Amino acid sequence: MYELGVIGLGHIGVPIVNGALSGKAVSADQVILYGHHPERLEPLLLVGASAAKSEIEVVSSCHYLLLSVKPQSLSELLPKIKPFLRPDHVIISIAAGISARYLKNALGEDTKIVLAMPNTPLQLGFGTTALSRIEPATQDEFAFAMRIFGVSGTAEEIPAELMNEVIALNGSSPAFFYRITQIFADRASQYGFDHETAMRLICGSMIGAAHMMLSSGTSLDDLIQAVCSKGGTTIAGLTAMNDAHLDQALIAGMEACTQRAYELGK
Ligand SMILES: NC(=O)C1=CN([C@@H]2O[C@H](COP(=O)(O)OP(=O)(O)OC[C@H]3O[C@@H](n4cnc5c(N)ncnc54)[C@H](O)[C@@H]3O)[C@@H](O)[C@H]2O)C=CC1
Ligand SMILES: O=C(O)[C@@H]1CCC=N1
Repeated sequence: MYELGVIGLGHIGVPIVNGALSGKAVSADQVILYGHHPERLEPLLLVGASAAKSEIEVVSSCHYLLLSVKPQSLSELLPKIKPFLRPDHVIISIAAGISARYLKNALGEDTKIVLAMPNTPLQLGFGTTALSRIEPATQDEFAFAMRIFGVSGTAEEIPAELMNEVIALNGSSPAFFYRITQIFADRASQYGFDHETAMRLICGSMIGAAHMMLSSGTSLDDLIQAVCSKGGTTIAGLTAMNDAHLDQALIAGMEACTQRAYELGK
């Protein structure tokens, strides 16, 4: 019996397993994998994980089952695995929009579930994952799931009712931040900066600002004020951004992200 089984090894599945192995949340000989692209499994097999020949083989031989397929693939996958589930299985689902209710309707009322929303920076050890324990999964089982993600960054427990809303905060937000950076970097190259220099300056400022927000003990308002010299450049920039409805653009993005999660879960 393997401790962790994984079905679906794509953009996020592979880094989750990589991180869990290098962070020693689970040992490679305790991991069994099934994906549609065998070449993606190769590096994981080289360090000692096992490959299954089918979804059923994974389910039949693991305790924790990480489902990292697209939400749209679950309607086909869940009925396939249901007959092979045991009462001790713990399903860890990272599918955006897929609620515990959806999973219990498909797999049975007593299914132990952990919902998780990770993000891709976990591939560099800087992930942030939001998790929620669903009864009857136990605290120990939840702690195992927290470790799987937590060794690749940080892991936060959140209420299950906020799993869709959290996607805009951590799951999708790396792409939002990449897009904002892209806008800054494109303008910087028009000013004449080479791309690498601009990226170091912009990203370094983002990292610094993030540290200030998390660790300085200063409120967001006060941090903003400390940068805004009276009559200076920052207030001119912020005023123009506000006049261009920055808040509306970002809130519309968050709302559309959340709305899509609810649609995926129908
Ligand atoms: N990409 C991201 O940043 C994040 C993704 N997620 C969630 O993670 C899940 C996976 O997303 P991605 O990795 O981006 O998608 P992806 O499309 O890169 O990977 C999914 C993989 O699952 C495979 N697959 C589908 N059905 C399968 C089956 N029956 N057996 C074995 N393999 C199967 C596909 O061939 C594909 O390789 C989604 O549910 C998504 O909502 C959550 C947080 C962040
Ligand atoms: O775009 C998506 O649907 C997934 C969920 C969060 C990040 N990627």
